[in-house]
Amino acid sequence: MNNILKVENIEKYYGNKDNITKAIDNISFRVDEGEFVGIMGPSGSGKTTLLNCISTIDNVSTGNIIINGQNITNLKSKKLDKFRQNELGFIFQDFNLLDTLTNYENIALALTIKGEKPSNIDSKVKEVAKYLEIEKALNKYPYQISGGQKQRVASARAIVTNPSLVLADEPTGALDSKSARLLLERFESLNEDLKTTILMVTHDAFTASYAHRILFIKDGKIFSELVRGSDTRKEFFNRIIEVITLLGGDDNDVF
Ligand SMILES: Nc1ncnc2c1ncn2[C@@H]1O[C@H](COP(=O)(O)OP(=O)(O)OP(=O)(O)O)[C@@H](O)[C@H]1O
Repeated sequence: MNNILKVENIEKYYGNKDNITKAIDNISFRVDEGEFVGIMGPSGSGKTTLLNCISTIDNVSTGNIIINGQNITNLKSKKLDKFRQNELGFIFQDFNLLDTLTNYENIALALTIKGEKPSNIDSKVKEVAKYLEIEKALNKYPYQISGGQKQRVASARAIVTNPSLVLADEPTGALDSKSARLLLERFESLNEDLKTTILMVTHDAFTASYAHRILFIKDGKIFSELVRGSDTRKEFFNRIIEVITLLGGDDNDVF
C-alpha cells in the first residue's frame, strides 16, 4: 500500500525554557492511500496541534512529516503554499466559506488558486456539486443555505482540486444529527468511490465510527488504536465508547 502520510517521531513544544508545554510527545503513524482515519482524544490532548502540523499551518519541533513523498518539514514558505494548494484539502468545523462569494465561486476559487485552466473550472465545479448533491445551492450565497449544505459546499471545495489528503477538523461539530449523518455518508462514499484519503479529528464517537481506523491521543501520545475491520458501524461505535470510557471520559464531557 502506498503511504500518503508518514508521521515520524514528531514532537511539538510551546513556550520557552521556564514555561514549556509538550503538546505532542513522540507521535508516529502512517496513513495509506484511500484510508479514512479518525483522531480522537480528550480536550488538550494535542489533536489540533497534530492536525496543524500535518496541514503545514504549524511547524514541528522535531521529527518528520512526509505527505505523498514530500517531507513538508523541510519546505520553505513559498513552496509550502504551493504544496498546500496542490496536495491538501481542508474542512473546518465552522465551514470557512467566503460570504461575499456564491457557493459556486467558493468552490471555483480553490481551482483558480491552484492554477487550473479556466476552461476546466466549470465542469469540475459542476461534477463535484452533483456528487455532493448541492447543485441547487451553487448560485446562492453561503448565508442562504443550511449548515449541512454549507459543510457539503466546504467539502466540495476541499475535494475539487483532487488533493492527496483531506484534513477535516470537527467537520460535524456545528451540524445537527441528521445533517451530520448525511455528511458522513458522503465522506464514506467519497472514500469508497473516489479513494479520497481522509484524516479527521473529532471528539464525537458517532462521527468517528464512520472511519476505518481511529488513533486515540492522550497527553500528546498515541494511547490506543482501533481498526474497524469487519465490524458494522454500530459495533465499531460500541468499541469506540469502550476506549473513551477507558480513557476516563464519557462521550459528551471529556471528548
Ligand atoms: N499556541 C499555543 N501556545 C501554548 N500552548 C498551546 C498552544 N496551542 C496549544 N497549546 C497547548 O498544547 C496542548 C495541546 O493542545 P491542542 O489544542 O492541540 O489540544 P486538543 O486535543 O486539540 O484540544 P481541544 O479538543 O480542546 O481542541 C494543550 O496543553 C494546550 O494548552
